[in-house]
Amino acid sequence: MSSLRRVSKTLKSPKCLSLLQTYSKFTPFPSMFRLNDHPLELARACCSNSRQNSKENNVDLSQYPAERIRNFSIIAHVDHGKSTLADRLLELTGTIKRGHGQPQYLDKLQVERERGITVKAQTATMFHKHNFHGPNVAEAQDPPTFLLNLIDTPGHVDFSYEVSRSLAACQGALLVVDAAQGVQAQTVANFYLAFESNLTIIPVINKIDQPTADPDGVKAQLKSMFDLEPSDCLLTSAKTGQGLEKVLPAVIERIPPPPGHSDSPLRMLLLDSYYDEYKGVICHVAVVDGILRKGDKISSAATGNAYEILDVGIMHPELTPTGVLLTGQVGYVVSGMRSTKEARVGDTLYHSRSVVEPLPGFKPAKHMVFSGLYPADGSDFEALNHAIERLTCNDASVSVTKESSSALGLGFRCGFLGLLHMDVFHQRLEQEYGAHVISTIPTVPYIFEHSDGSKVQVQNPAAMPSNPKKRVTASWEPTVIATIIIPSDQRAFMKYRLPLKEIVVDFYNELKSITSGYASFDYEDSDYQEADLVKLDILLNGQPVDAMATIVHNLKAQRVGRELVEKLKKFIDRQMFEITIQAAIGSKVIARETISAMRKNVLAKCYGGDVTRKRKLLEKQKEGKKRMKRIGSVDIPQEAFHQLLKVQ
Ligand SMILES: Nc1nc2c(ncn2[C@@H]2O[C@H](COP(=O)(O)OP(=O)(O)OP(=O)(O)O)[C@@H](O)[C@H]2O)c(=O)[nH]1
Repeated sequence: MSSLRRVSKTLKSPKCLSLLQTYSKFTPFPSMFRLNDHPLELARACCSNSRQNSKENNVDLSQYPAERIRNFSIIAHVDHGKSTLADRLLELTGTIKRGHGQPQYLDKLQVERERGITVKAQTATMFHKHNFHGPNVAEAQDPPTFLLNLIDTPGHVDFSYEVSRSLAACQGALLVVDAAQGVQAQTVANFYLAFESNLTIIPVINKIDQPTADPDGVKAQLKSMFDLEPSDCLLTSAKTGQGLEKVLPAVIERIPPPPGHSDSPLRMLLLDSYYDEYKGVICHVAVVDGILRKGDKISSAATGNAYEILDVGIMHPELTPTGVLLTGQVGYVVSGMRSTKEARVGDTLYHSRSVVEPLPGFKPAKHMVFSGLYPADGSDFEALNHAIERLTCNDASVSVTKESSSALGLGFRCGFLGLLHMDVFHQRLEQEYGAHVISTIPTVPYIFEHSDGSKVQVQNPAAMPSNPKKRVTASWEPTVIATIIIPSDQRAFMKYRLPLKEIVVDFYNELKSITSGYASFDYEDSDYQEADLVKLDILLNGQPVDAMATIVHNLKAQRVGRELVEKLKKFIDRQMFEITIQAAIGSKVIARETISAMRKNVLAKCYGGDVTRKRKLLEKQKEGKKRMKRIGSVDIPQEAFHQLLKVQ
C-alpha cells in the first residue's frame, strides 16, 4: 500500500473521523479539504488558512476577545451633529486622515451628500488604546487596545427603522443633543428605542461652541425627561474638537462588552446588505456567538440555503479582509449570495453542520405610505425591476409587489416608511441605477367594509370600486400619535392623534415653516379610525387615468379635485386637440379644466434652408417627447405626475 493510501485509510477510520469531527468544531478546515487529500497538502492548506485567519491585511482580530470590544451607536435628532462627531472619532483613532476633505465620511450615498442627511446606518471599526485601571498599574506603560464598532444612524423619523436595527448590534449608545436646541422629538424617540433595547446610554451635549449653547439647561432637560444624571453628560464640540478626548474613554468604561459565547455554535445576525457588481451581495453581520472563518459553510435560518464564506472582514472604515470574525465582532461577509432576496435583514446565519436556535431578528418594517412606481418608458420595465431588486437589498424596509396600470403599463406598488423615505428611494433609483421613474400619488392603507361584511385593505386607489357608496358600508383610515416639541421661551410638548394621511404630505415642512424651523416632530403608528372616504378619479378627455386616482375624505374631495385639475392644466402642454381634465367621484364631475388646442410646428420659425438647424430642432422635440407619458392620446410630462404628489 502506498504511503498516501495508508494515510488516507487511517484518516477514514471511525476513531480518526470522530476526532476530526470534534476538532473541526473548533478549527474549520479549508473548504477544499477532502479525506482523500495528501496529508502534506492538507497540512499546507491548514497552515495557510490559519495564517490567513489570524492575520490578514495586518488586522489581527484574535487580539480582541469580547472584553476588548465595544459596539455602540450614535443616535440623535436630525442635525444635532452625529455624522460630524463620527468623523472626529474616526480621525482621533487614525481610522481616517484628519482633513480627508470629505466631511460626514460615513454619509456615503450621493443622496445623503446632496441633502445633508443620513439615510443609511453605517458601521466603522476603530482601534483605540485605553488605560482602564488608572496610571498606577503596569498597564500604564502599554495600555491595551480596544476594538470599537461605531454605527452612525439616521436622525429623520422616516428612517427610525434603520436606528432600531443598528441598536440590535450594540450594547451602548451616544445620545447626542444640540446644546442650543436641547431635547427634540427624535431625541425622545431615539432615547426610548435605546432604553427599551437595554443599552447603556451616554448623553453627549454637542455644539457647545455655539453662542446660544446652554449646556446646563440641556442637562436639566435630560435629567427631568430621561432621568440621565447631569454628571454623566459629556460636553463636546464636534466642530472645534473641545471635549472629544472624553468620548472614547467613556465608551470603553461605561458600555459593557458584547455578551455571547465564543465556544458556542456560530450565530450571526444579518444587519444589512448591499449589492456589489464584482463581489455580489455583501452582508453586514454581528457575530453573536461562536467564530466565523473564511471558507466556512454557513446556512440561513430564513431560507435554509447554504453558502461558503468567500471573504470576511471589518469596515475599517472600508472593507478590510481579516479572514475571521470572533464573538461580539461586527463586520461583513461575502458568501456568493446572488439574489438580494437571499439576504434577509434580521436573518440568523450559522454553521451548516450545527443546530442553533435562531436569533429574535427584527420587527418587520411598518409601511406607512404606498405609491406606484412605473418606468417612465414602458419598455424599461425589466431594467426597473432589476434596479428595484438591487436597491431593496440595501433598503430592506421597502415592500414591493408587481402591479399594472392601464395608463402606465407594468410597474410596482411599493410600501415606504414615510414620504421622505419614498423620495429618497426614488432619487437613489435614478442616481445609483439610472432608472427613470414615474411615481403615483402616495396613499396610506385604508380599510373598507363591503355589504357582505368582508373587509379589505386598499393600498392602491385604483383597486377601490368607483362608487364606494353602493358597495362599501364602512371605511377606516390609519392614525398616528404625533409628538411635536416647540422649544420657544415656553417650551411646549404636544401629543396629538392625527390621520396618517394628513402628515404624509408636507406636514413636516409646513410645521417647520410656521415655527421658523424650531418645531420638531415624530410619530408612531396608532389605531384605525372610522372615516368617510371616497375615491377621486381624474379623467383626461373623458377617460379615467387609474394612476392618478386617489382616496380622500369626502369633505375634502372638492378642494383636492380642484387642486389636482389645476396642477395638471399647468403642467400639460397644449396639444393639437382640446384636452379636458376632470375630477370625479363616481359619475359626478366635481372639477373641470380645459386646455385649448394648438398646432405646434417647431420648424415654423425656420424659414430659409438651414438643414442642420431644422434637424437639431426636430431632435430636441423628439427628446422632449421621451420625457412624456402618452395616456390615451394625451402626452403628459413626468413633471405633472411629480406635482400631483404634493397635492392634499
Ligand atoms: N457649531 C457647531 N456645528 C456643528 C457641530 N457639530 C456638527 N455641526 C454642524 O451641524 C450640522 C449637522 O451636522 P451633521 O453631523 O450632519 O448632523 P447629523 O446629526 O448627522 O444629521 P442627520 O444625519 O441628518 O441626522 C452640520 O452643518 C455640521 O457642520 C458643533 O459641535 N458645533
